[in-house]
Amino acid sequence: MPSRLSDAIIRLHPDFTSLQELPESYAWNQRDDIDYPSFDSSAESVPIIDLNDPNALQNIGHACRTWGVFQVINHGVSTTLLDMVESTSRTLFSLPVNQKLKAARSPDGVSGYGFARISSFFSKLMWSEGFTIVGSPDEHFRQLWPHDYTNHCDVIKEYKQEMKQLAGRLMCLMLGSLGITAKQDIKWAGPKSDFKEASAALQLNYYPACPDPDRAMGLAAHTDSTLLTILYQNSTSGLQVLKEGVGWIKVSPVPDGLVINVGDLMHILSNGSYPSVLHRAMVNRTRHRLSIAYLYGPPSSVKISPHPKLVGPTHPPLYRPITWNEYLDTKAKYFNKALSWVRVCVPLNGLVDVNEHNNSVKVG
Ligand SMILES: O=C(O)CCC(=O)C(=O)O
Ligand SMILES: [Fe+2]
Repeated sequence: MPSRLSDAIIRLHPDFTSLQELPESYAWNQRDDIDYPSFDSSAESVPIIDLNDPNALQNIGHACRTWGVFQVINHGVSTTLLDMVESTSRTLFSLPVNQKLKAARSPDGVSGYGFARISSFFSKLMWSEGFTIVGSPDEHFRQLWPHDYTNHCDVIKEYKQEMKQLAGRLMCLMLGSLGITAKQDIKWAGPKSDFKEASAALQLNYYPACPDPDRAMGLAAHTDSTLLTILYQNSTSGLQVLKEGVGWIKVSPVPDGLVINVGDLMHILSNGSYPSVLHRAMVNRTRHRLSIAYLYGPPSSVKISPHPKLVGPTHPPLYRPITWNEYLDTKAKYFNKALSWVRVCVPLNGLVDVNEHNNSVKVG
C-alpha cells in the first residue's frame, strides 16, 4: 500500500486504546435520543423466546408484529462454538492496527477490516471497528495471521454453517406465523425447506471502552437490509432498539441468547406486517463490547415481494419485487428512505414506514 494512503487510513483508524479523551470527530452532539427517550429493560423488554416451547411459532409471530425483534434461547448453537467465535473476534480486533489494515476492506469491496459501512452517511465517526466476511475468510485471515490462520478460519466456517441452519429454522417459524408454509409457498426454500441457496454475510463488530460514552456512538441507528439477522453479543450491553411510541429500549444480553432482527426484506415479504427494527449500539466507559451479526438474505437471483398469501383486494401489495442486491443499491443511495423507494402503494391504514421518522437509517 502506498505510504501516503496507509498514513491516511491509520489516521482514520486510530488505536482506540491510546485515546484518553474523545476527539471532536467522534463527539455526537446530536444523537437520535433527542426525539426518543432511552429506557433500560425495566420499562419494557424485548421478548425472549424458548425455541423448545411448543408455542414458539405464535410467540415469534407476536414478537415480529409488535417489536420486529426478539431473543432466542435453546436455539441449538453450542456455548462452546459461541465462545470460540467470540474468542476469534477478540483476537482479531486485538491485533495491532497496522496488522489489521493488511486485511482492510477496499474502497469498492465488502469484505475485510474497516469502519462500520454506514459511516459514510454521517459527519461524525463511530466508536467501533468492523470486519465483514462474505464467502470464505481464508484470504483475509491469512493476511492477519500468516502462520496461524486455519483454526480461526475453521471457527468462522463452522459458525456460518450453524447460523445458516438456525436461520432456515427461523425462516420457517417466521413465515409459518404469517400463514406461509416454506415447503409449499416459497420455491427457493428447496425440497427440504432448509433454504440451502440462501446468501449471507458475517459482520464482526468491536466497540472499545470509551472515555466519554455519553457523547459517543458505537453504531448509529439503522435497520438491516436482510430477511433476518442473528446477532450474538458478549456480556456487555449496548444494543438498543426503537419501540414506536416508547423510545430506545436496551436489549440486555441473555446467557447464550441470540438476538433476531426482522430485516427490511422480511418487512417487504410480510407486506408490511413485520416491521424491520431500528437499532443502534452504544458504548461503555470501562468495558469493550463485541457483537457478531449473521446477515441473512435470499439467493442473489431471487426477487422478494409481498407474499401472494398476504395480498388481496383489501391488502394490495405495498412493495414491488426486488433482489437483495438491488435493495442494497437502493439503501446505499436513499438510506432511511430505501423502503419508500420500493413501495408501490400507501398502506390503507395511512401509516408510513416506522423508519422514516428517523434521519439516520443505514445499510445493515
Ligand atoms: O453491535 C450490535 O449490537 C449491533 C450490530 C448491528 O446492528 C449490525 O452489525 O448490523
Ligand atoms: Fe444492524
